Amino acid sequence: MRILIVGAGAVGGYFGARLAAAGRDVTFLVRAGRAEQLRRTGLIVKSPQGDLSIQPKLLLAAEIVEPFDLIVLSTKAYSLDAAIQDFAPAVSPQTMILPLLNGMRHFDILVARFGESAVLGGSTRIVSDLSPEGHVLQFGPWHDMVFGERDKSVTPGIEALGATLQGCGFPTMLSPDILAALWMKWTMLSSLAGTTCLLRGTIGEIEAATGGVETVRAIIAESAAISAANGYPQKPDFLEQHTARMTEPGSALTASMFRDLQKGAPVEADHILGDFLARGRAHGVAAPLLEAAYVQLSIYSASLSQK
Ligand SMILES: NC(=O)C1=CN([C@@H]2O[C@H](COP(=O)(O)OP(=O)(O)OC[C@H]3O[C@@H](n4cnc5c(N)ncnc54)[C@H](OP(=O)(O)O)[C@@H]3O)[C@@H](O)[C@H]2O)C=CC1
Ligand SMILES: CC(C)(CO)C(=O)C(=O)O
Repeated sequence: MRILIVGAGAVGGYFGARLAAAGRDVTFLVRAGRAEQLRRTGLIVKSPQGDLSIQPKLLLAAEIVEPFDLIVLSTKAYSLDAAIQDFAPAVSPQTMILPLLNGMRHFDILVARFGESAVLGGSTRIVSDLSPEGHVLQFGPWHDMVFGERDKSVTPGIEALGATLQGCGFPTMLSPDILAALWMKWTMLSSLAGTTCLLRGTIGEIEAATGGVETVRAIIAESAAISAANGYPQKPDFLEQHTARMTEPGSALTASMFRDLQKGAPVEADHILGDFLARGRAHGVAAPLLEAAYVQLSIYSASLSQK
């Protein structure tokens, strides 16, 4: 299976490097700046699951001459439209597109461009970042990937994908209901991103503050209500585990959106929180704390665009 990873950042760089190191046929679609950096340093991953250093196969958009079997999409949501223009020449009627972006709105955009059957569902739990030198830094135990056909069918393509991803040093799961898995991830992420961006701290810092735990619990309840109103009630054991993680004393856990905020970088607020809230509002669900997080992030994004 010829694999094109679109974006060699914190997520694409991590999984692409693991796949390449396990002998899979991986090429990264990159832009000029990242290409220059990767040619100079190689692709270096620092991870508690084992460090890696590979010489990645790189392509610029203008160099695409033939389609790939699998396209793994790992740009930020705000880069999606431009990325679609760039990788479109790599898509044939047989190509599978596996987006790993957080949120759900990208499915409408990808389906409108490439058709229902080309677009798989996919998601990852990982805490990773790029260092100033462009190394991928992965933290903590999470580095898993879940995927599936959005209509729950088990096609030869999805089975081939499962076989290709297996044995590459990270846990994978072919989900029987990928939309449910995506809603679970979105509920988890919206509450983590909403909490850390609104309260401006790590989970440990928030837990230690007076009223922190109560605020976390209220934000989780808002997120769960939005998911339930959209037909995806979250299981009590997931909510219990998630609440325990979100209130763990001393925890350094943050959302990638909070880390972007701290760096003064663009954030995926519209794609992740704005869309989540809109889907709650459509069902009459009030979520004042998540709304406050989103308003604050919108003001931040507007201030960035004026710079
Ligand atoms: N980081 C994390 O912990 C997690 C992130 N996610 C989600 O994964 C997605 C990706 O996030 P993340 O990896 O952190 O983001 P990064 O910013 O680290 O990586 C995105 C990469 O996409 C590249 N890119 C953008 N446009 C193009 C293009 N047209 N062609 C080629 N490359 C392009 C950027 O390259 P350039 O250098 O050229 O800008 C950048 O390296 C997001 O939706 C995020 O929410 C999900 C789980 C965890
Ligand atoms: C919730 C988490 C950490 C899990 O992957 C994530 O997706 C993010 O921070 O963007």
